[in-house]
Amino acid sequence: MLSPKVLEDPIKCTRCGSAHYCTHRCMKDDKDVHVQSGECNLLQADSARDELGSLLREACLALRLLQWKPPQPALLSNWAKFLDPSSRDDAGVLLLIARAVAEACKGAVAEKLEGARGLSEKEAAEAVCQVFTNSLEYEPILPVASACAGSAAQQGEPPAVLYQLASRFNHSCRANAAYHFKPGGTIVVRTLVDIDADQEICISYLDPLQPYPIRTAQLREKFCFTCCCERCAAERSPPPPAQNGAHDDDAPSPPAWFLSAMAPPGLPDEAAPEDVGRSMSQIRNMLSKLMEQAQELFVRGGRAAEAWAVLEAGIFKAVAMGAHPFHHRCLELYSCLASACRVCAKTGASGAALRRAALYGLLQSAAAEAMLAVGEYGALPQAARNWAETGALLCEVLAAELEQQRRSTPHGAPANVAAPSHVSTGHPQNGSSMQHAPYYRGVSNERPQAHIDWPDIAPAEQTAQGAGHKSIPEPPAEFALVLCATWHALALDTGHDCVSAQTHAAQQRQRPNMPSSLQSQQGIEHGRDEQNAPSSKRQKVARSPADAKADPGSAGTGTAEADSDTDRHAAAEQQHVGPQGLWLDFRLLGEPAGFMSCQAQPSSRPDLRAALKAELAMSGTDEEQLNRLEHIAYGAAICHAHAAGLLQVVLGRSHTLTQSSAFGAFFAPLPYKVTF
Ligand SMILES: C[S@@+](CC[C@H](N)C(=O)[O-])C[C@H]1O[C@@H](n2cnc3c(N)ncnc32)[C@H](O)[C@@H]1O
Repeated sequence: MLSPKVLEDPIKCTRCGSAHYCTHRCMKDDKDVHVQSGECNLLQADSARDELGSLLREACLALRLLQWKPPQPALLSNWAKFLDPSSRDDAGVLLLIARAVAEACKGAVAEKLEGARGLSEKEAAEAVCQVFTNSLEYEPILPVASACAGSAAQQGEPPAVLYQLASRFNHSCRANAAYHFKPGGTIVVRTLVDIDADQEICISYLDPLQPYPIRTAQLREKFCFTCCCERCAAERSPPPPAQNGAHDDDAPSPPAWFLSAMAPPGLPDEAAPEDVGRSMSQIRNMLSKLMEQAQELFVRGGRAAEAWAVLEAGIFKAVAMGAHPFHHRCLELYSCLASACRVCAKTGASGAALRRAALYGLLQSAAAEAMLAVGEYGALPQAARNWAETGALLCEVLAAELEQQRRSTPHGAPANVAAPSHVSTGHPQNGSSMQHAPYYRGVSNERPQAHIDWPDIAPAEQTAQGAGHKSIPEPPAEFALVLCATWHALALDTGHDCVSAQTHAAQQRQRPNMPSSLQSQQGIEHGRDEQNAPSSKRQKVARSPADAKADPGSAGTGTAEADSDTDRHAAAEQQHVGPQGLWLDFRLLGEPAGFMSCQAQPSSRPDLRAALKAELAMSGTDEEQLNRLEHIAYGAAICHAHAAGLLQVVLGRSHTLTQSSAFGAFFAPLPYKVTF
């Protein structure tokens, strides 16, 4: 992804107008390679543009590769495989690129450009295959202050990059190293675990959350090889039958307790494997069709609101039929849904859109977390990215809620109320997808109003998109369970029991293998450590109206009837008050006190409250609204903290994934900072 500066205001090559640079200096440094390689000519040729489209990127990279100085040991090209028309439909396309590359070189020779050299089509084809075999997409995992497009990157397309050394790392689906890009495009490769002398260091070329068949297909299609890593070897041989028979042949294996909690509701526990298989393949087909619809509606058609409605209804149905919420196709759909919801929110649909986007972000994060929980440390970079994006989405939810509160007050926001000194709002300095998230950073006494990009939220009924979403069905209870599982996973390492949960699913389908913290037959359970739990853990449990509505079976009206904190707590315990976790749209209200305890920074809670109160000064916010905001803010802070902890491992500041690396982020210098 290009930095905002490059995207918004690129400096363009004066000859071709297509190569974008961040600075004039950068353009000057690149001029020789850009021109002498023939790239500048290629980018001026309309015919090449028409013929190659987005593949111009690869053609340019091949031209640059041919200019590498000093000449490097040849990169692997896999050209015989790539150009085999009997096994690859796109072999002809590669030849087309090769021809364009050869033509561009010829043009450079004709112009007598220094360093230009003619090239046969075969040589050009080999260079093109080297690009496909060895290039990476420049997608910074970290916020970057500035990044140079470096060359002829097309706007909107992530540049492809080749490195003399880093391009030689082999792939593993259980990678023991991860890479990230620094501003300007420097690549940094870090180990994720201790590595023995002579042990091979591998990175991952793909999303490790995908199941074996999908990974295999992607590697074959994109890189032309069959992976021989240990994880693929293990997953290639048939796995032992799942305890209850309910396993999907192309899904990663989640822990047994999770599977048993998620068994398709329509199937008896002792269902025959054929029945399970049939049911699963129906679900798979259904999810595939939904993905096609997503592509059509949202990716190609840009119809975000329709995509939201169709996909959400479809995915709820699939989950109700027994689809595992972490099914890889579900994950793809969450990603699409999160984007669609975010677009709806930006274009004026209700605030529910943003909350939904955050929910889908959470589900994706939960999936990555589940992979870590079963020891797939290769999922670390993906988990870090997911949590960071989820935290950013929650910041947007919070910003939207705050703004809505302000607008709904008779006087609007009071002009003379200053934010507390440790709170400021502004953009993170980055070029990632977080660029629109309002940020709270402890850096300034000033609120940089000009930089605030509050989402423009209008009441649902005022907008076309919103109108279509008046009756979004309640998500299935399994979703809430997944989120509770997420929080559980987050707290696993802490030595404190996490606040536990009660959901309809947990209530209705108790499974013997479920961990006690998720069984929660008695509603809120406090763990073995209760005596020592911090007092915040005994604070009142607030219930949202949505909670009360959605969970009428749970006795009483929760906090409304309790007089004091102690009474409320006792009442909550007795009355099986609903699920804990993050309060988003539906029955996910919670008291993240368990997480607070592991951050060991008790003062930040009152700080957060005070900060929110100051933000909302005089806006007539009642205690319950404040609770709601606080929970969202907490969610964002926890997600950011978690992401920052994971990133510490990815970035090599911490060696292994421990409690302190996962949660110590509140203390450590962060690559970005969220302080409430
Ligand atoms: C970027 S190159 C890696 C460096 C390459 N091995 C070399 O010697 O230059 C990627 C190519 O290495 C091979 N490769 C990498 N990881 C592999 C794996 N896990 N299993 C099989 N082949 C792999 C494939 O041919 C792939 O297209």
